[in-house]
This record gives sequence, structure tokens and C-alpha cells, in this order.
Amino acid sequence: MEEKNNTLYIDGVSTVYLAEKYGTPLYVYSVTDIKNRIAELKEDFLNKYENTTVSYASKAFLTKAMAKLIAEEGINLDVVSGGELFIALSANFPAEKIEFNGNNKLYDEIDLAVKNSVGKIIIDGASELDMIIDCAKKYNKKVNVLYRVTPGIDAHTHEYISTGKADSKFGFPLDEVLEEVKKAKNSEYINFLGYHFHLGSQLFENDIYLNALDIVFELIEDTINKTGENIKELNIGGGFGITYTSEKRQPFSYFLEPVMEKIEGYFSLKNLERPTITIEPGRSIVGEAGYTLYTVGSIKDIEGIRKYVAIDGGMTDNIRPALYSAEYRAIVANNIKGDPLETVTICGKCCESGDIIIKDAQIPLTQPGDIICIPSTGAYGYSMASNYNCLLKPAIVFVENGEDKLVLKRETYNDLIRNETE
Ligand SMILES: Cc1ncc(COP(=O)(O)O)c(C=O)c1O
Ligand SMILES: N[C@@H](CCCC[NH3+])C(=O)O
Repeated sequence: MEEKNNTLYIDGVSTVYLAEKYGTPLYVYSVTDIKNRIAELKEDFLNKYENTTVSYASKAFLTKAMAKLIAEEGINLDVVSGGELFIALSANFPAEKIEFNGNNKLYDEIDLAVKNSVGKIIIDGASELDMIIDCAKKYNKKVNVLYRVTPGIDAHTHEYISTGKADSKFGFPLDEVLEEVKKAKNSEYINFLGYHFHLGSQLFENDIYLNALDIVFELIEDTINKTGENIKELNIGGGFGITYTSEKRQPFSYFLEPVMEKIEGYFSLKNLERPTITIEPGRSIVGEAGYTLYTVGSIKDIEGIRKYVAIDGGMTDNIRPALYSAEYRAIVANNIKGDPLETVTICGKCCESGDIIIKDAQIPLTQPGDIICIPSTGAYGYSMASNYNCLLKPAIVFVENGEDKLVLKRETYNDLIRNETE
């Protein structure tokens, strides 16, 4: 983002112009920023180490336009539901480059995945293997699978986004997964590739990945000894943190260099061929590339207590502050350098006292009609949006080098009743 004439520009396009043209609330994505993050991944990982793959975790943000962009950039796609898979397939995303994650996969979802020959299914629970075999028989396919395990690592992040600890609904406990692998090995319809783990999201320390590897190496050794199966792929998940307010996003190399050094060291010591190493970043690809624009409406100044600045969206387009106490920063897009600053609480328009986007934001003196921009809303904003209070989901615009393109229309009131039967 940049400033021109006291106005905020994103990827060469004026936010004031975007707000006028498409209305607010509006999700704006800088395509250049997304491409830059993928380029960094190529430089620091894909081109640097042989036999590596990146699978974009589409739960962070997915539309057909995004799936097409990911396909053009040549990386893989991670989906966690029939719905995400359907969007990817609708965008003609190459099925062999899709991996299917997620706990409690339903039969119909597995059926869709197998029928369309997705690249891999990451088995997350005991109920899945039989369903996969059943579908594989039906379509006469052999399905590549990995098993997701929980290494028992407690990531230093919000409890709700920590997923690798033992007490987790995700994945197999380490002492149970071998029995599952043996079952998979016995089926002619299954090709066992290896293991997957994901420690949590918005992580800033590389040591937890290294600790998890120590644990997973033991599992790999056990697997080879007890099943005779070599590990062809190891997926270490995503989770790389980004900047929302004052946190400093680490370059991918901060995580991946020590991780790869450790992995390469282990496999060469054991005289084993190193498996394909896959990572699954979501937030770190799209988070900072996305912005939300809002228009300021009513302002309530409670003398000596708090000044509320209400915007025309809120927890319906960004649930993260209410759900995880996530913090954001704000910019008055039509008056970036405005002076003096004041301390305000930016709230949404939902009937919830907790519908606060930023508590105590420091922004230039603002008035109704101003455009507020919240940066770093590209991940888990639109993908977690709701219609609470029957608010309409915002439009999405992609901007790149001064050009803007509407990729998703704003919902209309008719969308709210389109599935009603009376
Ligand atoms: C299995 C799995 N892979 C990848 C991700 C992506 O995580 P992030 O967006 O933090 O990179 C998640 C979400 O936490 C996940 O659950
Ligand atoms: N949705 C969460 C992260 C969970 C990611 C999926 N395991 C967030 O907004 O931070």
C-alpha cells in the first residue's frame, strides 16, 4: 500500500475510488502482494530444495479467482471440505494438485474427491480409510494418502488456533497411527505416502517445528521398522505468522532453513531417501495482501469514557477480533496523514457489544463518510464471514498495478432468501 495526495492506494489503485465504485464494506486484495509472497516461497523453498511442494491452504481465502491465481502461480491447493473442493474444481484447478485435509470428512466429500482424482487425501480420523477404499473401488482408482498425526506440541498461539497438541480434535495420536498405516498398506486401493502434522496458526517461533520433527522422526523410524514402509512425503503444515499490528512477520526462510537442515541431516544420517517435504501456508500468502474498506457512520462520544466510531460492517466480515481477541490497525484511507490523532473504538453494526474491530485505535480525527481501511484482513476474513443480522457479505476486488477487477459481487437481499421454500 502507498500514500498519494493524503489518500491510501493499494497496488496502484485509490481506495477512495474503490469505495465509490464498489461501495463498502469491500474486501480488496493486492494481487502483486500475493504473487510476491509466492515468489518468496519459490526462492526460499521450492527452488532452493529439490523435492518440495507448497500447498496453499485455501481455508484462508478461496474464490474461483483465487484458485485460478494459485493455479497460474503453479503451486498446489489444500482443501478441507467438499465446498472448497467444489470451488477449486469449478475454477478448473488441476485435481492432481489438490490435497484434501480436514477432520470428519463425510462420505459424499470423499466420493467427490476420489471421483475427481485429487492428488492426495490426508486421513485425519479412523472413519475415513474404509470410506476412501469404498470410493476407490467404485471408481477403480488408487488413492494417495497421508496420515495426520498430533505430535503433542503446544504452539505458542491462541488456544483456538493451536492444533498440534495431544488434546486436539485433529489427527491421530502417535501411538495409534501405526495400526492405521498397516490397514492402509493392506489395501490395493491405497498408496500410503507418509505423514502430516500442523502445529497451529499465526506462529512466530521456528523451534516448535524443530521439536515436532524430533517426535515425527521417531514415528518414521517406527514405521519403517514395524511396517517396512518408507516415507515418501512429510507435510509439516502451515502456520507462519504475519503482521497485524506490531508483530514482525518472519521471512519464510526463518522457518524453512532450519527445518530443511534438520530434515536433510536426519535422512542422510539414516541413509534414507529424503521424502518430499510439503508445507501448507494459508495466512502468510494472503493475509497481508488483503484489506477491508468501510465507511464511517454514526459516532458516539461518551464523555470521559469512550468514543465509538461505527463502520458499515463488523464481525460479519471479520470475526477474528470477537473470536480470538485478534488485534488490527486502522487507517483513515481518505486522510492518511490527518492530524491530530484521537483514540477511538471502531465498532461494527451487529447487535453484539463484542462487535468491536479495534479497541482504542489511534487514528486521525474522523467524521461520518470517511473511509476506514483495516489492513491484513486477507486471511480468515471473507472465508469466515457470516450473514448474522442478515448483513450482506461484501464484494471482493482484486487490484494489480493500477487496475481493479471485481471478482465477487456484493450479496443482495435476494441472496438472503434464495434457499427459502415459502
Ligand atoms: C491442516 C492445516 N493446514 C494449513 C493451515 C493453514 O494455516 P495458516 O493459515 O496459519 O498458514 C491450517 C490452519 O491452521 C490447517 O489446519
Ligand atoms: N481461522 C483462524 C485460524 C485457524 C486456521 C485453521 N486451522 C484465524 O483466523 O486465525
